[in-house]
Amino acid sequence: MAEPVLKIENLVKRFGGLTATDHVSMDIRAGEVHAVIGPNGAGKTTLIGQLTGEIRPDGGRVLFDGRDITGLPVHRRSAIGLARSFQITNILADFTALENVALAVQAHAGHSFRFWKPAARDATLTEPARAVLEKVGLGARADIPAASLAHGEQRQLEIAMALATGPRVLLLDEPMAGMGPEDSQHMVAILAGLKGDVTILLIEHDMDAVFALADRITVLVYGRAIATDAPEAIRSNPEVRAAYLGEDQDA
Ligand SMILES: Nc1ncnc2c1ncn2[C@@H]1O[C@H](COP(=O)(O)OP(=O)(O)OP(=O)(O)O)[C@@H](O)[C@H]1O
Repeated sequence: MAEPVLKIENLVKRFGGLTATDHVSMDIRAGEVHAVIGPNGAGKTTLIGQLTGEIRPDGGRVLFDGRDITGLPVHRRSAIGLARSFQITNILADFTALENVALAVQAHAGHSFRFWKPAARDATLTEPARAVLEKVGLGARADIPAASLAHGEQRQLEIAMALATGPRVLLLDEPMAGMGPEDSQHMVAILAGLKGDVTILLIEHDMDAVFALADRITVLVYGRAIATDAPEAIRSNPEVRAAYLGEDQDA
């Protein structure tokens, strides 16, 4: 069995009297799409926040490639290859899709001396940026200002900006949120196309998307990981069905 690229050990996060992450342990294997599902308030966003470094755990550890990164700040995690998908709010509306991705490449490279040269004309930035836009299906939209992209395309651009940093692990917090069925299916196809290139930890309410993409699924309920297994096994797990899947999935 391959070594996990990301290992979560006994993670605990409390908000006052509420234990939002309750001794969660998970192994994310290199190359897999690992989904985390659970009802509203189960602690999915809190968990991802502890992986990106935005939320500091009260206990437990996060290991990336065997290295303890529990205390590492956000930017250092992204520098070592753990990237969170950008949110639409990070997109610069007046800049083209290509410029946005080129700036993400530049920010990751961290060479401030490049600032004198516009990112959009620097081939060392635009070439990788174009390649990433192709990967997410935005190759033909590279020169369109971000503000003029459709909502679904802006979500594709978020993924492109995260991929621009060349991550080994991509953390995706509800990439299908607010999408209609057509855009969701398109996003599933894009994420399926990334399989093998990058390890993906996916938090998503859209169960069709989760079951189409995930190699393994962890189910969180009240902060606890009650099961981690292959999709078929999760679907038929009685505890999971009782806690979650059997219920009306309104989200
Ligand atoms: N900063 C905070 N302060 C206090 N309580 C919080 C805070 N952040 C989250 N919580 C609580 O922790 C629990 C887990 O919340 P979290 O947002 O992680 O769940 P979730 O599974 O992502 O939910 P959803 O599916 O609705 O996004 C909830 O009860 C929430 O109210």
